[in-house]
Amino acid sequence: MAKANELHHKYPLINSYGVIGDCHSVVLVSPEGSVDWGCFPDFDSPAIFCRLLDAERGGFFQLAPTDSSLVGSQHYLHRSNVLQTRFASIAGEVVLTDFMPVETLSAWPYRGMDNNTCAEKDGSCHSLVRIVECTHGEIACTMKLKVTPDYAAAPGEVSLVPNHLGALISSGQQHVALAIVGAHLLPSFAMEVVQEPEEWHPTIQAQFLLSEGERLCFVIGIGRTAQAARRLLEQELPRRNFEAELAHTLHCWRTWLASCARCTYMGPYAYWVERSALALKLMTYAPTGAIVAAPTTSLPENVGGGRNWDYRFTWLRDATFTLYAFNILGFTEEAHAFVHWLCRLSCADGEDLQIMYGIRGERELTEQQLPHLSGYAGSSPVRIGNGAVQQRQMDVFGEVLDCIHLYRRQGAFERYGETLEGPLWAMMRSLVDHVCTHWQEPDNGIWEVRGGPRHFVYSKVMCWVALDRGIRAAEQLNLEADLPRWITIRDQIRADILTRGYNTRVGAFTQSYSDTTLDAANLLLPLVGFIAPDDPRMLSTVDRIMEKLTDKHGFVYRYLSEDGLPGGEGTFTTCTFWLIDNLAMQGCVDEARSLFERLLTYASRLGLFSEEIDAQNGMALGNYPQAFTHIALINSADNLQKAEIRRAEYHTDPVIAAFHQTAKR
Ligand SMILES: OC[C@H]1O[C@H](O[C@H]2O[C@H](CO)[C@@H](O)[C@H](O)[C@H]2O)[C@H](O)[C@@H](O)[C@@H]1O
Repeated sequence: MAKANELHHKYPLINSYGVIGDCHSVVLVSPEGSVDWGCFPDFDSPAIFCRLLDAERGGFFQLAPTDSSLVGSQHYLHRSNVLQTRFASIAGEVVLTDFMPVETLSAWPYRGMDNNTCAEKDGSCHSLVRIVECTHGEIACTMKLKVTPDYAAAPGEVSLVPNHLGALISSGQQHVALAIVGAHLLPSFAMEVVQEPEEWHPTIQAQFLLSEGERLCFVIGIGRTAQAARRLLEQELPRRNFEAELAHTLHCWRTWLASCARCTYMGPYAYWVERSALALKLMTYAPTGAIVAAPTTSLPENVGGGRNWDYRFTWLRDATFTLYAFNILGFTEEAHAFVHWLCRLSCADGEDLQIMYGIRGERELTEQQLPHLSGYAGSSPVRIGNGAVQQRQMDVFGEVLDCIHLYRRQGAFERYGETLEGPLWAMMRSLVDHVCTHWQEPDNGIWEVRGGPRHFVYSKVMCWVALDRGIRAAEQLNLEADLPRWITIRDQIRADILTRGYNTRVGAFTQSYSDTTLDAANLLLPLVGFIAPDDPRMLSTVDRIMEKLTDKHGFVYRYLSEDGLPGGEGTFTTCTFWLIDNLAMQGCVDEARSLFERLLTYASRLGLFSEEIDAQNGMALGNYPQAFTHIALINSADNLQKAEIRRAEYHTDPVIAAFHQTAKR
């Protein structure tokens, strides 16, 4: 127990981190001013900062008062992903401003899949900027930088550049420049390289005293070669105006937020919705339009356990769900970019479609373990790549077709002067045809279980969605399709699910056919239009889930059945939001709102969520921040608002009230 406590002490809580990014990658910043996770220049580049996954060996970049008892408090600058950490004591106050500069937040949909972030010919690009400023008094500060290339597997060679200009850290593949702007003006500034005997990587340490009004700017840049990093440090970075870049970056985030076409969400949770939208935008990959499920790997679903996965890829499911959320808020550019990404995937037909891809459309995402990293609070193995890429998950067909359906309904084709006819319709048709041929086969399901294929109910429902959306497009746009066959199969699937997917003894739609276990994925059935929210079968499914699949707070587990993996996990926050949606759609608005507000108290101070919540101690679990959760938050805020409006109409409009009374009878 003592050992476990000691271990936990070395690892900040997962959701204590602030997150900043530039739509190419992100870094996680602790309230102690330490960047403990960072992959450069892209989400899927090898991490150079990974103290989050190994407190001893992993790299970090800390800027904070030398007195380590001063813990910072973090907030985002208004309507942005620019983070400030404030350290205050009787002696004074320093404010650390962290951001990754962006030139634009408009998606770039027409670039090739082989594109990456390297803007310059020599591969130098993208930076992390940290400005530390004393706002009053006087405070001694320390900077510690330990760069650990290739997830701390490669050694790094450090050299300091004279006149406190900065430092260079080079390894085989990754070359890092640290530029320090303003150090020559501070007489107290001193920098050295410290090599502890038991450490593999040296640490660069700088000490300086900041008085009121003084500031220093530290910038990390990446080059593809050592020469590129040197050029960055000696020529490019010193010439840049980081104050102006901060102002521009703030402007970009705020303009992006203001750009949503309809901004339909005006309810009481606007702050949460806005933060979720900003978090989702951080997960988009500007060069190709891809969207990652989360920007981290191996944050555990159970501290000390082995359910640790790499989420820095594009799942068709997670990405299309992200677009639903953006659609609710009226953002369309991201959908435009993603639909183009989809069209550029090298996929001949449905057989060829994978459930997930790399951010540039890569098909190979081989799962490997990194045994040299001990994992977050001892949660090993640390994994990179993801074996789920090989799985068959039939729901993705429904999700992709529903995404294109929504895109069409949004008027996006007209807005961008495009049409569904042609290659996109050919792809949709081949996906629908694939579902027609394969819907009766078992798969691994939405949760990517590793216990072998089954007839998952949610997968069958999404096969129904695939056909339904295909039929609607063909009928409404008069497109070429084998409509009689599609309609017959759609109705066959529905009948099959209602007969074999609903267990009358249990009183619920179950996880799979001939099964008695519950699955929170079935909360999506009314949300995708498969069944009415007040259908008795759905009402009883929701009741069973509330009785048997929740913890003491009413938060929902995905399932509690065997899944082929050892160990357990926390409640799955997305599923709790889906329960809120169901309650709201059933008209149980007060219950839905109270669950929603209880769940919000488990967000980080910055309004961010990871994937799961530990049922025992309320700690955040899993990768962070997770797109799935923020998507679901936006949907639930919207569903609650709609439910409130319906209820108000019901109470104030006698005609509607009379209609509801008649319908109930
Ligand atoms: O539960 C085991 C599986 O966990 C991960 O999958 C989960 O994350 C995906 C990305 O957000 C999501 O699409 C999926 O629905 C979740 O179950 C992991 O990626 C899998 O490899 C693992 O088998």
